[in-house]
Amino acid sequence: MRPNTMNKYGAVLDDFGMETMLDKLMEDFIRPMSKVFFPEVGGSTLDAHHGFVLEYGMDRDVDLGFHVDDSEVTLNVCLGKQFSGGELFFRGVRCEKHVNTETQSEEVFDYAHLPGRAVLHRGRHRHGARATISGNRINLLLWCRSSVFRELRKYQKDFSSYCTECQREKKERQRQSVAAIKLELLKREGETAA
Ligand SMILES: O=C(O)CCC(=O)C(=O)O
Ligand SMILES: [Fe+2]
Repeated sequence: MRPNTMNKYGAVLDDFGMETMLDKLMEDFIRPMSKVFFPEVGGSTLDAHHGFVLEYGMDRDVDLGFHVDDSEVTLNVCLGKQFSGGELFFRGVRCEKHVNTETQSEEVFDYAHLPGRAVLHRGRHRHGARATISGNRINLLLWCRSSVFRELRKYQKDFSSYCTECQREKKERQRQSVAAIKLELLKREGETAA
């Protein structure tokens, strides 16, 4: 089975009897951290996962296109070995409706993964991986999900707690209504003075 819909080279770890170990990793390590850092995307209620390894290189998958994960929180561990290239690029957190909207300059974040290091990010944080230029890059991914968050999301209309485009739109609406109130007050003042 392919590890995800985007990569060809890799393996699903749950198929190799690692499900219990990964459950423990999520419960003892990822959930407590996500509770603190990502409470707005169900970080404290993570209860399912999809774990896999990926392998990049000239004779493997070369790069990975811009995407969001089917997860609330993703753990990405660089297992090595020796490689150049393969940097991760992040471009802002988005809800489903805004997933294809423009990136703001402050959202540009590039990260060069090092063997033995791990990155924990929201699944809705748009990202991709640049081409691995030489060697082989091997990564462990754990997509962590929250069934409570997914159920609540069906009834939610405002995603400004995590989507930066929703936040921008909300601020713009507030700015416009303040401007409209100011104009109205100025008009009234003018009428009273006349
Ligand atoms: O290649 C990487 O490090 C990123 C992998 C990734 O984003 C994913 O599998 O969802
Ligand atoms: Fe991803």
